[in-house]
Amino acid sequence: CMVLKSRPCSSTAPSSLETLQVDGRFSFVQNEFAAKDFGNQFHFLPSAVLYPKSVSDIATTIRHVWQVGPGSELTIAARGVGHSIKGQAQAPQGIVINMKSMNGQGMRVHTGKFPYVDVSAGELWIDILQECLKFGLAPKSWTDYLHLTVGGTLSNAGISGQAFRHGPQISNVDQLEVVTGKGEVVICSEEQNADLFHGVLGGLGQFGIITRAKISLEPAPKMVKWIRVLYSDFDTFARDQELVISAENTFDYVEGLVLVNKTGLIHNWRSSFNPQDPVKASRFISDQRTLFCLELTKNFNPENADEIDQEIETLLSELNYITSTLFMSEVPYIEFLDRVHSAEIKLRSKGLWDLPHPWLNLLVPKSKIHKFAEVVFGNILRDTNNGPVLVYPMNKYRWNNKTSVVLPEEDIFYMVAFLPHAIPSSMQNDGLHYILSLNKRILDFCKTAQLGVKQYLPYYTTQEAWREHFGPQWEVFVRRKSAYDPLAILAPGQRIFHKAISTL
Ligand SMILES: Cc1cc2nc3c(=O)[nH]c(=O)nc-3n(C[C@H](O)[C@H](O)[C@H](O)COP(=O)(O)OP(=O)(O)OC[C@H]3O[C@@H](n4cnc5c(N)ncnc54)[C@H](O)[C@@H]3O)c2cc1C
Ligand SMILES: Cc1ccn(-c2ncnc3[nH]cnc23)c1
Repeated sequence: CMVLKSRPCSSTAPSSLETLQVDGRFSFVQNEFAAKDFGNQFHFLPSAVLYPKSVSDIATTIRHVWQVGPGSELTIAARGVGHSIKGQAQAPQGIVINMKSMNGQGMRVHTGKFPYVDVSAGELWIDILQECLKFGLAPKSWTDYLHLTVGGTLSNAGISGQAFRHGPQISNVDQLEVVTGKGEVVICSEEQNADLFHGVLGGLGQFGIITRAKISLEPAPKMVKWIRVLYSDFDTFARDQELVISAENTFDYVEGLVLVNKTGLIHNWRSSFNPQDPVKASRFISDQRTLFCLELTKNFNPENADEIDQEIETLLSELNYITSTLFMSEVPYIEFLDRVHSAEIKLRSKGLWDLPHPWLNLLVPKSKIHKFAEVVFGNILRDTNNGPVLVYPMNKYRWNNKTSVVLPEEDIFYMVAFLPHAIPSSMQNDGLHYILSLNKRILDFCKTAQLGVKQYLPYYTTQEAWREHFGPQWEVFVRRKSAYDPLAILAPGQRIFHKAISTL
């Protein structure tokens, strides 16, 4: 198959951009925001930022780069809100397209038998939720944090505790409007231009820029029972998680947290969760132990509040958590879904948000999760505590295997998300260098032990490593790149078909 050569990024953008007619505008100065992302580790300045006001602005710009041809080495990156970790939304010396600039062109909620919302790809999921709730509707599948854009999460997958039942966000898309790397505006779906549709979903921005999306909706619950229980034994914890995601009648959200020597955990929880047995809970000693927290929710409406408690009691009776550690609260649906934003506000107030975030997100096959837990939680991470560690299983049959996402080969696989923040100057175990070395130890262990682990929000620096990541899907990925972005103009920050400036 044809493999595109790694395309160096341009050192100078042709000044012709300044004369290019667009409805929006180009900015050639003060574009530092576009060289920053949530990971705070890579800072590649673009030569220009496009603030588009129409799809044709994006098509015109891509066609301009296309016409200038391969000699320009000019690249283009769509940017949602830059919540990537390793520069994936950056375009070194290229053009960054600020997708939020397209917002305000109307979110249209379509009610009826198969409701959906038609949105610009730069919209934030929190804004989509607020609009849909006006109609008593909501998207079915989420991310833990809603201040992310549709285009950004659909270019990855969009995963949270609802994915075991509804699949990731990319399993809940009815239609996309995409501008390809040749400047063609294409409407695609399962029925129309399906190859481009499947390629773009989880396609890491490689095949086209998503400009609009139709997202499937369901009736929105008003309230959520938010439950947390603790385990001291990982195998019991994992068995219960797998029981819950396999049952017909079950919870609506399943996630898990690894709590490594969390001091005062129960005390912290009291501020927002009510222990169902306060006396026993106060006696529970969490310090110096690695505990596993199963986090569940059950949606309900005030009119069926009475039976929901009984239903939850029945479901919980199947589980083997530490009895005294049942904590429950009830909150409005939007408060639960926007929970990480609440954490953001607290972290920002402590100056702990705008820091380097050396995150590592892994998808681990069910048959290997115990070995993984034993070595990673029991050994590699034993003395660290730099941020949340999430663990939860998903059902592969809820994912469409024609999309570009790379998954482990088993029917059930776990999301394991290491979400630390790093103290920039520190050389201790909270410093960036130390945490990156931990991530490398985890990845080296996975490779040596041949666990069949795949990265989510993947980051590799060589095409050989990308080829190994995609495995048998590499051929389709390259075919789609040649078909939809043959000059390899798009999303250079993913470094699949590009080398970033610093490595030239
Ligand atoms: C606090 C926090 C919590 C998170 N929680 C979750 C979670 O629970 N589950 C989960 O799945 N993810 C989670 N993420 C990761 C998130 O999905 C990624 O950061 C993703 O990149 C979305 O961010 P963004 O909208 O800023 O996109 P960006 O980071 O701006 O872009 C991401 C990639 O997609 C490309 N891109 C962006 N917009 C478009 C478009 N319209 N068309 C084509 N390509 C485009 C970019 O070029 C880039 O390569 C979290 C991130 C943060 C910061
Ligand atoms: C930066 C930050 C602070 C808290 N978080 C999170 N907490 C819990 N679940 C999450 N999922 C993604 N980010 C998460 C992320």
